[in-house]
Amino acid sequence: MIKKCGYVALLGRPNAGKSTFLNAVLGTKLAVVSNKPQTTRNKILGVFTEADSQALLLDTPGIHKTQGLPKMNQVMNKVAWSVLSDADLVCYLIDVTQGWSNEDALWLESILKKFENKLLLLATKTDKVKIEEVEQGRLNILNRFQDLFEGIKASGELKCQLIGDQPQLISSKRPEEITSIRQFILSQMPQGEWLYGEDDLTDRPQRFVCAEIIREQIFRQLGQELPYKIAVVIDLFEHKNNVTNISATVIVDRDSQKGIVIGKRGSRLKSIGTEARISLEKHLDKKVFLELFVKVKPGWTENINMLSEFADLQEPSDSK
Ligand SMILES: Nc1nc2c(ncn2[C@@H]2O[C@H](COP(=O)(O)OP(=O)(O)OP(=O)(O)O)[C@@H](O)[C@H]2O)c(=O)[nH]1
Repeated sequence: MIKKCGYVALLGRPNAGKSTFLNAVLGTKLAVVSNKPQTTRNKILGVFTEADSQALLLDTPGIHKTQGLPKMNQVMNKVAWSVLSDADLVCYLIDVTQGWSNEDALWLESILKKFENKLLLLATKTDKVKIEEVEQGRLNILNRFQDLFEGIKASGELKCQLIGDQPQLISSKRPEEITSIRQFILSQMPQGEWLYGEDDLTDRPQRFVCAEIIREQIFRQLGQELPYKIAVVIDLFEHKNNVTNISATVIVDRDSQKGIVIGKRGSRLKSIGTEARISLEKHLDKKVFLELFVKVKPGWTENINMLSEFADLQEPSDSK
């Protein structure tokens, strides 16, 4: 049997729906999702294998302008861009409810000029708008994209190869659409030996995914600004007598944030812990005992060593 295997980078602005798309393609929850932008902090590899083909999907932090934001945001952007060097296919996601933006133009210009492989535009969240508005949204994105594409082509700087309908309309909430886009993605993979086993789901250790599940609850339960200053570190992870014992520390940037995370008489931390435990039990398919602690590490989002220690974020050397 001739095998196929390739990397698929999921890129787009924060909140475009990349993690939800990854989970839908894999048919299981791997990447964390919230309605706040920049939930994804690191690249996450999801492995999808079917018949002779393996697609290695890389979910990335949403690409965003980082002026005035902590060092962490610059590293997040670099991590997102770094996946281009490995990718055989880039899926660039645009939320159809938000439409095309100047930032999409900026990021896509870079991709069209630098990326020497296949590009597919996906217009996401089509279930959120009326049918007649979906077509309008598609045309708006298409027209703006074509202007950009033709301009770059005319200047002789085009490197990328477009595939499929541009943009392809999808909703991660509609399994039948995900099935057909998944088949399309698999069909675009180059010939090559599989890099992961048939049953592998990710390259990330179980501890990483569990820390992300706890962080997801923090993102969901706290207000607008605070979650960006928070990391989760797993201190203990052991299976004993059919129970998984997990002890984790929630890292915050300042004393005042510690109080917010803990809440009145511990109520917020208790609620985060309860929801996270339910989610962890579903993910691990085991009973979970979860303990959470909160620690202050001033300035961690600005410090490259602490970014690596608490968020497993390292600055890639070969990114722009
Ligand atoms: N109705 C609907 N909601 C969606 C769809 N895709 C994503 N969402 C929602 O959009 C929000 C953002 O989705 P994410 O998957 O976290 O977006 P992301 O691009 O990974 O975001 P970042 O982590 O900021 O990069 C969440 O509330 C999702 O539930 C979709 O196809 N339909």
